[in-house]
Amino acid sequence: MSRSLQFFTPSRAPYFTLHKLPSTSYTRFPVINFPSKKHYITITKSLSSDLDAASSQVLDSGNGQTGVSGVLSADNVVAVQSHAPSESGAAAGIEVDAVTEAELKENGFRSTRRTKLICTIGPATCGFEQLEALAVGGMNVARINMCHGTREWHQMVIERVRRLNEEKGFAVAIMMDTEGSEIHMGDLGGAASVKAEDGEIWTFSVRAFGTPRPERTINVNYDGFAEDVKVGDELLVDGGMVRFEVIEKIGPDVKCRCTDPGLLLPRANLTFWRDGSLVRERNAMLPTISSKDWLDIDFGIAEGVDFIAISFVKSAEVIKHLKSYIAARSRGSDIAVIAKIESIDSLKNLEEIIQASDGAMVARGDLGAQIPLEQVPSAQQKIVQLCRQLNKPVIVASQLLESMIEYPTPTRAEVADVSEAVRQRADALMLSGESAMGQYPDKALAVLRSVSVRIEKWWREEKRHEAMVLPDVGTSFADSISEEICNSAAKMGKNLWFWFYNPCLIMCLHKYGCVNLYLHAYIYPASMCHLSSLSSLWSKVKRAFYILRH
Ligand SMILES: Nc1ncnc2c1ncn2[C@@H]1O[C@H](COP(=O)(O)OP(=O)(O)O)[C@@H](O)[C@H]1O
Ligand SMILES: C=C(OP(=O)(O)O)C(=O)O
Ligand SMILES: [K+]
Ligand SMILES: [Mg+2]
Repeated sequence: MSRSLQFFTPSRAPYFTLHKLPSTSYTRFPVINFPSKKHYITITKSLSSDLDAASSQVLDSGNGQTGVSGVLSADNVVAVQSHAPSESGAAAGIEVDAVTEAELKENGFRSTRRTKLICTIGPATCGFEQLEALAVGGMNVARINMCHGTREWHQMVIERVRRLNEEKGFAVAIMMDTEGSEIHMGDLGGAASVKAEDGEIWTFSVRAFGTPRPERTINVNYDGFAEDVKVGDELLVDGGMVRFEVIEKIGPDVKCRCTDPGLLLPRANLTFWRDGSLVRERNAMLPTISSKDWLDIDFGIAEGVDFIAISFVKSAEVIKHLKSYIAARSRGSDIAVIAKIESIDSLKNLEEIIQASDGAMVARGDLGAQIPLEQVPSAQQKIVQLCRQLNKPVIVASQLLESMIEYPTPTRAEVADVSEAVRQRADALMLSGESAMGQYPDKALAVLRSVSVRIEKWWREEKRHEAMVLPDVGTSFADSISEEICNSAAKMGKNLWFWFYNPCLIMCLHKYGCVNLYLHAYIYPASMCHLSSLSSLWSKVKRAFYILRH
């Protein structure tokens, strides 16, 4: 099963991301000790890849003549190449141990970009060629949002992604995102969008309207809607993209006046506010996983998706319940459960929710509709930090490049937002409308990729990463010793050459049983095992850990 977000657990070896990169030019590094003479690893520099001069080398494969010849999967995917030493290479290079193909395979090593990229698949990207273009562009995870489309449609997308992986050697994971018990509008009778003008009177109703849908009517999916709203309430569509004021209630119908005009999109999210506060009332009593969600989850399990993201999580219980449900339904399955943090309730129970989950998503779209917008950045920072401390992958989602739904270039503010998420060391960034129904999905992905690579490099070179405050995890004396060593090793890696040595240290520690949660959380839960090779440091450190362990 493909998996692209990184999960480091003591029992599971690191697993890294695959993707396809056209190669263009080479830099050579001399390599020692493999098998018995000097070898060189060729580092491929690629134009449209995560590579730039130092930050993102990928080992290129298969000159087919000497030494290691393995191509790991598809033709122009990365692999290992070994050469006889050359004068110039030996003079200019850094000494590292050669990496075997088997080691690379074990780590699924492809790219050094540590920030993983998730694309929501929609009408703009569901074709096989479109999916392939995204995979080439660096998509690590394809997300299907069960809020939209039919199960048959989603199944078709899954089948295409799988085919892409099998036939072309990618390893794009699949994330299924549940609809959840949110209040949202109906699907506008097939229209892509409808404009609501200032001052217009619209009817929101739990009644299902026939086709053609009467003008200025909106179906609402929540039965208690008309009872819960009051005259004077504000009705926000998509967190405020369009705003209405409730002026009258007539049975199941709620008449509203448009106060902020804008485009209504099918199935857009609805929230209502009273005296400046979000009204939750009976909606808050709805189950996190609706009966439709359970059917979708059965579908996801049957399809063997890699991740199930749960919308509007309120507590850890629902996550635990789902995890045992998945375990009972699919023995040996490693479907990971991602908690979407997008409600006030989820913020209240943040730590226990994250602890119970395999990862979290900062779902800023709905979060921004539930808490004041100016509080979203600090909430994001807190969630990302907590996830790192608890060693859980974290995704930052929604509106990263919103303007690119319509325009081929992002705003400077969007680039700054993406940079900040990378700087916070979020494990993954997610595109929503930009890739699902935007006009420039490939360009949006390219922006995420280039900004991620650039910011990662910048922070690495400047050694700007602040030390993380982590809880003690060792319970026994032996664990505490490991923990102290891990700490020191991590510190050493940071002080010496963060970018290169840390991954080597992780591998040493991992191999010799000294890896614990602490170290993983300290360094890179998101995977950045550079070169996958074992540096000359390896032999020294390995001896230390060998002694310690035996
Ligand atoms: N499977 C799909 N079929 C049709 N449209 C989709 C699909 N997935 C996403 N979209 C479109 O892309 C937009 C952005 O996707 P997303 O952020 O996942 O959903 P939402 O806007 O409901 O939170 C949606 O509002 C919808 O217009
Ligand atoms: C990612 C989110 O969830 P969805 O797109 O499913 O509403 C969000 O609300 O930001
Ligand atoms: K959803
Ligand atoms: Mg949401």
